Amino acid sequence: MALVSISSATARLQGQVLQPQPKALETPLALQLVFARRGCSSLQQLCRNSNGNAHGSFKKVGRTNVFIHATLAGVIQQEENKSSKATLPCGETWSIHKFGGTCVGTYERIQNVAKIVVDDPSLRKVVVVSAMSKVTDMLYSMLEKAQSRRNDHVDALDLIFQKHKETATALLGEGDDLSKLLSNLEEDTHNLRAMLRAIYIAGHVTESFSDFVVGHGELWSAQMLAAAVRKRGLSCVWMDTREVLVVNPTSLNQVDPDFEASENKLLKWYTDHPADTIIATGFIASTSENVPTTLKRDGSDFSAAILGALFRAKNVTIWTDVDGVYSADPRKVQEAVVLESLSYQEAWELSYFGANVLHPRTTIPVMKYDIPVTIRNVFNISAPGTKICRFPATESGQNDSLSFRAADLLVKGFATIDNLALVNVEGTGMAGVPGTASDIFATVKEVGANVVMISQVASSEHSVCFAVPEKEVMQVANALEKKFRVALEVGRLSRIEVVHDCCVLAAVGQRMASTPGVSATLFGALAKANINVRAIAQGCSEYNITVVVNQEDSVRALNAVHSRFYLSRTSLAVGIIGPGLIGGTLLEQLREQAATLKEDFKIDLRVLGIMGSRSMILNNLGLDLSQWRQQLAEKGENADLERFTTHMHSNHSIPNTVIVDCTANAEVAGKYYQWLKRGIHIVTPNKRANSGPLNRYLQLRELQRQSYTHYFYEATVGAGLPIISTLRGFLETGDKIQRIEGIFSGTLSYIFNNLSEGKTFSQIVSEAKAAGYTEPDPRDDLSGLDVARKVIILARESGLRLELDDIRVQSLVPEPLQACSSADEFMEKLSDYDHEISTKRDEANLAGEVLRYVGLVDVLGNTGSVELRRYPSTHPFAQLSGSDNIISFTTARYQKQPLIVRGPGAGADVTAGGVFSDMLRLASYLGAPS
Ligand SMILES: NC(=O)C1=CN([C@@H]2O[C@H](COP(=O)(O)OP(=O)(O)OC[C@H]3O[C@@H](n4cnc5c(N)ncnc54)[C@H](O)[C@@H]3O)[C@@H](O)[C@H]2O)C=CC1
Ligand SMILES: N[C@@H](CC=O)C(=O)O
Ligand code: NA
Repeated sequence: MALVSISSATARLQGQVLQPQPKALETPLALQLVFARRGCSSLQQLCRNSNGNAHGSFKKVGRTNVFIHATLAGVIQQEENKSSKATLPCGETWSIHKFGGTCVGTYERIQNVAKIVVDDPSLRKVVVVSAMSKVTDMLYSMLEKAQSRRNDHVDALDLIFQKHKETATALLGEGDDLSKLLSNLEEDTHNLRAMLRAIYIAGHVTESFSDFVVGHGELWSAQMLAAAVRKRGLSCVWMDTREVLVVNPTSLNQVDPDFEASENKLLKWYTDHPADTIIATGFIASTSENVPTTLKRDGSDFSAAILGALFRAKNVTIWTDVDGVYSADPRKVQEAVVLESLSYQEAWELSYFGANVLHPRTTIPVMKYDIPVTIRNVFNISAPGTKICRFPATESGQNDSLSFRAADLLVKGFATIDNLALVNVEGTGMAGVPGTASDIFATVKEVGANVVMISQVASSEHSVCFAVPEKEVMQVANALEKKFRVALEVGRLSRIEVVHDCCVLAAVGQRMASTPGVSATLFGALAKANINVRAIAQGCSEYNITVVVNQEDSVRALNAVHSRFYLSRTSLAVGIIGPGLIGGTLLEQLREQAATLKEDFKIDLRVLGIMGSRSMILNNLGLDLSQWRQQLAEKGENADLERFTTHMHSNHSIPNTVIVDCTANAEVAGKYYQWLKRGIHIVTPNKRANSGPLNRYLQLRELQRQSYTHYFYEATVGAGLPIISTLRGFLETGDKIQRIEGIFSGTLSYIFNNLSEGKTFSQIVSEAKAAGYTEPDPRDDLSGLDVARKVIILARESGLRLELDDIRVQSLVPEPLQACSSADEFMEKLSDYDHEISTKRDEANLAGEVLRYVGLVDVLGNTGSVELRRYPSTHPFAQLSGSDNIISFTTARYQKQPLIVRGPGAGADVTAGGVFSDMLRLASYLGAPS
């Protein structure tokens, strides 16, 4: 089977297939010049167009070269004879500049342009200029008024006249140039007035009249710029390009340049106006019958490209108001960068997908001579701009015009086309039935809809899927239903489905589609951002990969792929709930580490929201982490969990979102399921979700395992100590857990480590609270509830199906204090019961033992418990200090000697550090370098 590929961008140009361009290194220079002069793009075409002696066949490859050279020698000779008569200085001495309307919008801007022209050190230059900004629109609107027989067309003309008169006067002050210019302006205006009067009377304007009138904007701006350049001391002439450029209309409201006729006219014009600096009008030209016309949309760029080809220029610079072509729309992707270079084909593709690059037809004339086009910013001339030229042609690593760095980048840019709908035509009857696809697209053409992309399941031919603008889709669907009514009735087609609210995302880059790994990375970046891909199309051209995603994901998808390819950076939008001790410390750690993470580890963490129990602050770009406390206090809005979630979810510029729950709150934990479902990742030290009702825990874990969304909670047990990850490691590697035993409470560890003769129980509880070890309500620690939660979390991780109530817990809260209404009241009254604990301690001491509050998960016995126990003073549990936790894992592999993890198990720094490290683990799962 043969693969037939028509370069989509080329085909789009004129609805016809062009021959491939001769490659620079394959075709001798003399031959290229012949191609160019004869308007040919291939040897075959040249032979067909040339005189009799160039006819021949190219069948035998071995002899072909000799034959072609022999038969074409005559042609080349003719060309050389012809060019020896030419008076146009050639040989790559010309630079072409093109300045758009905004570049010459005021007299100051025209002065700026004149300076750029004078400063260009090129030996010879042609400067193509558009009308002053808004002038072309004003001229069209004036015509419309005249045609509609509105008297105010006269005022409109006066306004345009006045604008140019004032600009010229401000620009030139006085002198012959100004007098000449004003006299031309007056004469033109006088003539226009007469023409408008005729249009007014007729109530109609023909296309050639209209083209003649609207071209005046360029005539005047070119004359003004020429005068401004002369005023700066550089001699120059201005060119009315209607005298030079000859174009023929095509069927698609476009025009094709007639290079041969234009070249002849140019040679004549240049004989009459020999000059090294020429200021030429953009946009306008003449037909072969000498009737004024325009080059239609993007006309001035096209003028510059055609003149570039006619002058065989060494370069063309398109001056505009942006620094160059961006890797993505900078309004949507904050980190979009200006591209150093693009191949002509890449520029075509990007412009098709809506990027503001050169229109494809503009590049055709310059491509023929390999003339590079640079897009530069007239308001920032220090920016080098983007160079559009031929892609490196050799396999050997030599490249002809792009830098290595640029060539190395397989994916150059990303763009989207928004507000599309997908049409999916499905049915087993489509398999092997020739013509179904052509019937479908003939029907689409009949309703005049614009097919943006097509994707066919080629192996089975069971479906054809294509995207059209949302506003055209119902018409398309109705027409298809009608056309395929019978096929649908008899079941040859099963359905015609419309998927609304889609957009197309294209990744553009030469050869990227044929490079292993590029598509995988693209789809991986989308999957990790939880973006569903609805359809895929990859052109044979290998210049782009196109995917269809939901419209609501458009900007997020753009950012996801852009950051993955362009910056190889993982960006995470972070929302923090509960900026108390742990949350606040985490924010501090994030602030200190953000720059290093970004620079050295390619991880960009942006805090877009902070919510406390009363107020919250939200931001789309990233909060200033040195100011958050003040902002929360002074500018915070009322806390609202729903709004907070929506804000985090609807952030479009950062592809991945994580909510970090630093509360001890059950209501917040109750939202995790919803968040995971919406693709929001979760990191938390809050034990509530995993120690709550068993079925909810199981649902949560199930959902998380099925999706690409992550849920990390290392800090729920042993704070920053690697407890959950150690346990996971056993399970994943096939070890069998038998028993987990240890001191899981930093608070209670601290209390019993410090319960010496000199200090009372209640004093030490207060110290633990002040040190940040306790739960927000210390009764949760003393009652054993906090340890019970950790026990249940570990039990469930180990596979036990237990509820919190199944854990036997020995509480240390004195019976009478269990009814206290607040934590403060509890702390106040606790000292009354100090003697109960000191008695127990003394009894243990007498026996050479210590008190330790321990938790136990007995996996084999399917139970869990929390109790106060006595251990010999030589036991490892007796050797702890501070808030140390110690956890011993007995497993099939660690049976004789359990694996022990020990270290501080509570406190702000270590806990926040544990949460932070979960966030980085998440970033790593999302693709950050490990
Ligand atoms: N302190 C420690 O050493 C460790 C704490 N943890 C856990 O970390 C979490 C936080 O503990 P701390 O920072 O010590 O407590 P904290 O009381 O200092 O901070 C909790 C914060 O959450 C806020 N909050 C409560 N309900 C909220 C709601 N519905 N919406 C928004 N904000 C709400 C509170 O206003 C407070 O600012 C708890 O779940 C705790 O179990 C885990 C391991 C160690
Ligand atoms: N209050 C807890 C904090 C960690 O989970 C403790 O004391 O261990
Ligand atoms: Na931990």
